[in-house]
Amino acid sequence: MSEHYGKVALIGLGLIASSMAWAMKRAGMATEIRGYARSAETRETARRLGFCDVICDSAEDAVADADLVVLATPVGVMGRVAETIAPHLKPGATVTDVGSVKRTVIEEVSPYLPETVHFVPAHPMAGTEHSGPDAGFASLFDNRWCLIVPVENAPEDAVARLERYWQALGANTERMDPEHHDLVCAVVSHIPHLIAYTMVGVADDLSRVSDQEVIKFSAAGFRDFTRIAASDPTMWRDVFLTNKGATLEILGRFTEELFALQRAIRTGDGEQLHAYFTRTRAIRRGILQAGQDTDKPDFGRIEVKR
Ligand SMILES: NC(=O)c1ccc[n+]([C@@H]2O[C@H](COP(=O)([O-])OP(=O)(O)OC[C@H]3O[C@@H](n4cnc5c(N)ncnc54)[C@H](O)[C@@H]3O)[C@@H](O)[C@H]2O)c1
Ligand SMILES: O=C(O)C(=O)C[C@]1(C(=O)O)C=C[C@@H](O)C=C1
Repeated sequence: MSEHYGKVALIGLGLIASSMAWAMKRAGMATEIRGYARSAETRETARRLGFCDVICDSAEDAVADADLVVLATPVGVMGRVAETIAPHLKPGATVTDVGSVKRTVIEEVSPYLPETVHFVPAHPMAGTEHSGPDAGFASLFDNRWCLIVPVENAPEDAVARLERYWQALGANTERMDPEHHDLVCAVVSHIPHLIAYTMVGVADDLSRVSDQEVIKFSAAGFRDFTRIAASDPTMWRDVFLTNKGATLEILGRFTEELFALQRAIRTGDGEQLHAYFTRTRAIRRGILQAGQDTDKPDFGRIEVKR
């Protein structure tokens, strides 16, 4: 049916897994999609929605005979899931994950996997603030990046096959090493989420003394900026606990910049504020080209760019 994988097992049936299943169905890619989630309610919803051919009541049943096994749970439980499924994996199968953090997932999953399977971690840079099996849709990955993070000594054909698989789901792929992945994601995804969550907390705190005015009058800026603060708390708790090093590093840089701006406001340094906003607006608009600018953005200086 396809050059990709015959039988695919999805472990965890939320936004990402259900979107993968819908995208596979759209592309006619798998002979059979089997799914498992920990909660009976999620499994029931998935059965009703019909994005899997079979919903199993155990992870072991889901992975038996699968050519591709996708770990699509919160990152904090992926090691335990790997331990559970390991004895039931088909020799020659590829195991992948979609976790937002890579170094810790590799460290926690790899030790359990038998040498007869290939582990090829991946991370689609696509999502929404919604979660659960009914949040998925087939076009989620269209024209978005999927980062492929091969472990040491991963066979080239297994890695290339997973790349072709993600491309068939609609994504563009790029390979990255785990440390660089975790630093890039801390900058472009993890810390922005932390700041959005914090801003909502601050607004809520203020609203108690101003009769809900902050919420009531929040216009597009607040709404756009804090959309991602509606994201799943379990997922984001696990991201920060498993990407401690990179998120603390970027948070440190962020607070330094914030303190500099705070000082500029306090001292009335309009020139500094204007210069800062001019520079960052230019970056945001993509005017500064990598390699051509002499005044690189701060994340250039901390070597997020190779
Ligand atoms: N949401 C995003 O924007 C996004 C984007 C890219 C990658 N990711 C990553 O993808 C993964 C899944 O995220 P999501 O948004 O689909 O989450 P989700 O909350 O929508 O779904 C998670 C699923 O995992 C299941 N689950 C939890 N613990 C389990 C266990 N022990 N065994 C089996 N199933 C279990 C839940 O029942 C649920 O079905 C996470 O690792 C996340 O970091 C998320
Ligand atoms: O668009 C959103 O709602 C997302 O939060 C998606 C987003 C991101 O930060 O870009 C969130 C986490 C992922 O690991 C990848 C993508």
